Amino acid sequence: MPPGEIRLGANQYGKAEVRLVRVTRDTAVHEIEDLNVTSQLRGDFTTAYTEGDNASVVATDTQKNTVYGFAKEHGVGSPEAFLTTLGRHFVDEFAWVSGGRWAAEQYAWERIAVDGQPHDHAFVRSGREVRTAVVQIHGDTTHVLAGLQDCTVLKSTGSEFHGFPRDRFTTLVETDDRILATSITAWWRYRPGATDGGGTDWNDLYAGIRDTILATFARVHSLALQQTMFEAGRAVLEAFPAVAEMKMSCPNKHHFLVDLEPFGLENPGEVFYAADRPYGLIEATIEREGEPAAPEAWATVPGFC
Ligand SMILES: O=c1[nH]c(=O)c2[nH]c(=O)[nH]c2[nH]1
Repeated sequence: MPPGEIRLGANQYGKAEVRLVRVTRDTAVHEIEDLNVTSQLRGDFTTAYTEGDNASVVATDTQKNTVYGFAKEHGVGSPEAFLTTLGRHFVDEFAWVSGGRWAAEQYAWERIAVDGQPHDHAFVRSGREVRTAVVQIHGDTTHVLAGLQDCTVLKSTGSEFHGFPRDRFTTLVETDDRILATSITAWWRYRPGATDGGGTDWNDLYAGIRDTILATFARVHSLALQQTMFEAGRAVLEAFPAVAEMKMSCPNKHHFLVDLEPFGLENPGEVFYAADRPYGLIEATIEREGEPAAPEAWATVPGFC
């Protein structure tokens, strides 16, 4: 191709945000799984862009229907397993599909308690926290990323911040007792191969990793949000050998002590103003020495360093 000629670069396409609610009703005690699924294919689709030739374009409508068909035939089970089955289907069925990206958010529902008993088929959405997963297939390699977002946590003490450099623009007062609050977005990458074989209990892994992150937030006496985040990542990597690395993005949701002196009142850490912006934004990758990096696994997870 002569220099300067216009050509097609990287591309992917599919159906975004397929809202899927799967009810399992084998018994009177129903189960629900509530997901938002995105399917995107990569491969040899050049002529669709350059010539309008759709001979190889697996319609985005077909991709959406496959999500619903597979939910009926295979169930969901876990977002990681469902996305892997979906992705492998497209790669195995269509010779020109070499890979793609399959992503899901999962929303949690709890049973409503009636007279102290969990109801069989009535549910209440639990919290704003969202479970996330991305499966990326590149030929023979399958990368599984999992995570959570909008997981808002707060500790009312056990957090300090001091020892930072001061210049003429520094007004922040050092503190040995403050509120630490954040909304955790975390992604972790499972080691390729560590979770193969179909026997992986993705739901157990997710629950264990989530618990570890939250317990670390609670347990660690924080000297900075940075330190708390690193300790959460360290705890996950130490407890879960299947995890290759973890990325976190955490806004520091500042809570400022209100000055009550004009009203003749003391305020020993009791009344705060919860500011919504600006906020500190701390992002980090916590990784294992010697673990091969996988930049292609992260290529379509935006907003992380
Ligand atoms: O935990 C914190 N990390 C910072 O980097 C920072 N900067 C700041 O003003 N407050 C805080 N708190």
